[in-house]
Amino acid sequence: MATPAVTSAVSSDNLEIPLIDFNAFLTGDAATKTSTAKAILSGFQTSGFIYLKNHPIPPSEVRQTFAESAKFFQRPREQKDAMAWTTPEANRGYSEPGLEKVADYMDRDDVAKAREEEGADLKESFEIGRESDRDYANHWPDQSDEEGKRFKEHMVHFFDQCKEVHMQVMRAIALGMGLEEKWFDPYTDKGDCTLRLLHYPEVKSEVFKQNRNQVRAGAHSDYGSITLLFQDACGGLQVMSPNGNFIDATPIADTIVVNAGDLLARWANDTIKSTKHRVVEPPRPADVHPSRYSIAYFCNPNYDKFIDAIPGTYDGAKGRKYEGVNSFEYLVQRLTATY
Ligand SMILES: O=C(O)CCC(=O)C(=O)O
Ligand SMILES: [Fe+2]
Repeated sequence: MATPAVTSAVSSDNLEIPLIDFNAFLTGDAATKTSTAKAILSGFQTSGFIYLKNHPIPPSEVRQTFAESAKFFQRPREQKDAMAWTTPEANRGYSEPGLEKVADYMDRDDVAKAREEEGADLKESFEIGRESDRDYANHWPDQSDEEGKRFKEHMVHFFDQCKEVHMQVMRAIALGMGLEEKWFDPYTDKGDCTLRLLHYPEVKSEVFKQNRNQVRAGAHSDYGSITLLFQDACGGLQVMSPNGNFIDATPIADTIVVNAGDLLARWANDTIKSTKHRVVEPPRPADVHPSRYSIAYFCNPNYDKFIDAIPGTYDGAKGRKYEGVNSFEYLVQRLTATY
């Protein structure tokens, strides 16, 4: 018998995260395509998270991105500081450990309070935006040396591959909702997204013992439409269950964890969930936990788009829970509260 397109990645405490064979959507016959699309949508409606296997980005590409990322973070601090993150509008560049506090707050005071309780996030990151954006330039390492050139070339290429996956996942959501498959294409074709390389430095297990609330990345939901997350084998990512407990989202090799963000939840009139998640001490006991790397590709609707309830997600004008909002303005407002 053929393996089913949908199995389970996480099933605990009422948190059900499906593991979906994305190839069944991309190349299956009409019936398989539709049933897989429905399973993808259903994952976003119930837990807000899915895992995709057999996705179109080759494992070797993902490995190379991790390798380039590790080399990048090994650069001396002054080189990284020369590429520093500047403004929420640009949202590009290097953030030193402790700078950003991802949290589910709209308000700066609340972010500051979380920073005191959970400790600063134990991570550094590097953000890359659409390279062809005429308003904002990416911050690249020195392009006169080979290593800097290779890094840029690879990241621009990887960005494009993620952009394709974004378009395809949104097509699955459209089909699952009973819309025309390409309904979201005019919202995804620009690729106004952010590729974020993340490094959680080696950390003593003591640190987590001294402060029971210490985390590697604080609880938050993502801001945009969907996030493609590539994680290494360390573990530590947790997703909030419907009962309000954090459950391990254990790494599965060669999969992408995809979660819905706040703007998609709003767009879908809350028929889709943007679920809180965080990164904590890895589950495997150790005196010193090694560095953890992850790669997040934050997908957004094209920045110039007006985001108003998706047809079919509400009954008449009364059922509409939110005002329409411009994609860029919404995202900048959320980023402004975090940094
Ligand atoms: O590093 C991870 O696994 C998660 C990162 C994350 O949730 C984020 O950057 O929004
Ligand atoms: Fe996140």
